[in-house]
Amino acid sequence: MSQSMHQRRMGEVILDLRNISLSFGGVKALTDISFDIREHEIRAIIGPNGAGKSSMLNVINGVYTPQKGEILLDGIRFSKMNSRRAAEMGIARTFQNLALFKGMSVLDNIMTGRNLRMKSGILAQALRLGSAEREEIAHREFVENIIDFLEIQAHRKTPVGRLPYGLQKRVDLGRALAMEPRILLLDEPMAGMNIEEKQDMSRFILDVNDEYGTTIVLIEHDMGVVMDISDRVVVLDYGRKIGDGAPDDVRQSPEVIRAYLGAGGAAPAPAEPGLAK
Ligand SMILES: Nc1ncnc2c1ncn2[C@@H]1O[C@H](COP(=O)(O)OP(=O)(O)OP(=O)(O)O)[C@@H](O)[C@H]1O
Repeated sequence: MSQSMHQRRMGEVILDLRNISLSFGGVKALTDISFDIREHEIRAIIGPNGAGKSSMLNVINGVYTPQKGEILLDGIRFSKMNSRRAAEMGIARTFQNLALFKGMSVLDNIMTGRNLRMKSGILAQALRLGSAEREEIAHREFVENIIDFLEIQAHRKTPVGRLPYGLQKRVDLGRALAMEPRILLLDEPMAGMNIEEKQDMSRFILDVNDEYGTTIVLIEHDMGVVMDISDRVVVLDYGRKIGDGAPDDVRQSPEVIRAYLGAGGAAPAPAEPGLAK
């Protein structure tokens, strides 16, 4: 799919972050940050180490409560979002350091993502009573579809701890998808991956976005990947927003280049042609 086709599908603002400030004691993690997220887009948050990216993600899904600012979801204002409410409103996330159950199978790990959607209680499920049983079957089918989609059928019964890291990250994505999120937050989905695994993960992110229409917000250090798959990019530096726009605009911004060079890292690299939408 071409970039322009993709952008035409981008919808209304669904999440609007206004003047968010967050500090931990004397440390200002975020200072007066405003940006929005549009339906169906892939929105990246980038910046040097310690810039505030993870803090921003944790504000969006209600783990941290900002001291200042507000969050509007579908135009409804929240001064604070808690994790449960965020999940109920369709915000799911994956984790930088995998939080999977290593001894449990791929299938069971992804099933844990369905918990919020299950109506019958644990007891009814354990006793496999009537509607609970039907519900369980429907959920399993849903999970099997995710397993097919992520091409991990061969590993469905394997304990997650025995899988290579790249596949574990894919299971983590599967668990988040099992929540049927409207907005999916990905915390460094490519961290620790080799090039091939990164290309696979990029494809899956683009496919989730295209096929399920899921809005995606991601933090990622690999600039080639970010520039390649994102519709719009927010750049943070020392807790402040220093850039916001299309990948090409952000890449050319002198302030962004300065922040990356100043941090001793490489400036945002050109996109890899092989991954273009
Ligand atoms: N729970 C916390 N308690 C105290 N300080 C924190 C906490 N979380 C983050 N910080 C501080 O807030 C600032 C922003 O950190 P944050 O982890 O959000 O940055 P980041 O851009 O995600 O960094 P990295 O790329 O290294 O993961 C840093 O100075 C960090 O030390």
